[in-house]
Amino acid sequence: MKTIDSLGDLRGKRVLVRSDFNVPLDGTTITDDGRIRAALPTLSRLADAGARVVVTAHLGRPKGSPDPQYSLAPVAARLGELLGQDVALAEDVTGDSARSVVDGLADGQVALLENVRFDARETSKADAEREELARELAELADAFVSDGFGVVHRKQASVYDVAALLPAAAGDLVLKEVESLSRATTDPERPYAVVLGGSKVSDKLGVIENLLTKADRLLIGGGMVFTFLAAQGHSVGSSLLEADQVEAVKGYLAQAEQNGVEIVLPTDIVAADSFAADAPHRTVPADAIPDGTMGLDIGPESGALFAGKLADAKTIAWNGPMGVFEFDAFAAGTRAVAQGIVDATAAGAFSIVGGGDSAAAVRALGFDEAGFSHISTGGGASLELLEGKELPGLAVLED
Ligand SMILES: Nc1ncnc2c1ncn2[C@@H]1O[C@H](COP(=O)(O)OP(=O)(O)O)[C@@H](O)[C@H]1O
Ligand SMILES: O=C(OP(=O)(O)O)[C@H](O)COP(=O)(O)O
Repeated sequence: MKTIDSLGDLRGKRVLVRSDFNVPLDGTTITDDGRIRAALPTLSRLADAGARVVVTAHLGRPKGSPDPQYSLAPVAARLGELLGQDVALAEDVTGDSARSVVDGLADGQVALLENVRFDARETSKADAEREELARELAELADAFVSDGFGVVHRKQASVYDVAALLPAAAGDLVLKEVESLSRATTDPERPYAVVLGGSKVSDKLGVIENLLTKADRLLIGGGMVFTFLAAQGHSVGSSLLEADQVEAVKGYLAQAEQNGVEIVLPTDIVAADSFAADAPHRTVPADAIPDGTMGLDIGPESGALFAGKLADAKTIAWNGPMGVFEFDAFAAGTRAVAQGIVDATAAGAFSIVGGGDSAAAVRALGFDEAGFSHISTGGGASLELLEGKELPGLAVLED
């Protein structure tokens, strides 16, 4: 991939950087700033080189128009603290405010454009719409650096289309991620175990088909579980369920058996009366989730089962918390899996934890990051790399 060095002397040049600042928020408080910290090497390097740095990023999944709860204002403030300079936030993506903020930049200064997903063209399926936004973004800059690893699997205007319009390069985070993950993509040491959880179920069920040709064991937890339990004919109460994926999951289960891949499902579930930190809850067998309750964590028996399935693994990839770890009552499954991975890593396994929330969970639960071989800022992106897909946001940066 092209590197920042290939862009030549950047003093006085406007450099558009795509970062992934999709951080967890509690109101306007950032609860984990890992993704902002991960962006600092590239941003500092560009600023130190005298570039005028214009950062574009998304936060959450707003519906294609401005929505204050998804404003990047908290990110601009935190980024400013970490960089040791004020970071101006444009009020729009490519409008008057963006142009005036960019025009006001001095060499070495960093500014942030408002949430790029406030513009519906960013995520449009229509090439012409995305390209139009990409042209507007490109007008704000002389070069483009792609450094939002967590979003390089998205064919979106600020990730994919803009790279064709400006001299473009991969940032240091993207290079580091691809290099670290390559150890699991090229000839992983076996047994190779993949742990999947989280809440982006429809996005991530799709990776399973390819993983069934790569991994030896698939451990399923988090919001993923219920589509599997439904595929086995069990009722899942009001748990997260992708009803239209149940047939596909039946196919995965059959394929796994054919390929000799072990799919490990939880045997017990912590079922709650509602989605709340203090919701009444109890541990139930996974095949007997009572109507009117929702599974918010894997149970203790499953935590031990999963840790056991990780103990002898030599390569481990984990994306997606095992439960709603943000609430103490539903964090035990995620803790058990994290501990299992730390123990396996100490015994010689190569381990990758990927995803904004998974990485945040590891830190929030007090684990030392050094206990894992690589903590990736991308969940979906790292999974798609591991399944062997070509990622649009990386393909456009190829030399
Ligand atoms: N059983 C569950 N029901 C609902 N949400 C869940 C469940 N298990 C995990 N989650 C949620 O999944 C979210 C993270 O999912 P995801 O975005 O897919 O992970 P990552 O950001 O690590 O890629 C967390 O906020 C967590 O609360
Ligand atoms: O949080 C992200 O991905 P992840 O949850 O898979 O780690 C990225 O910012 C991508 O966000 P998106 O899945 O809304 O495109």
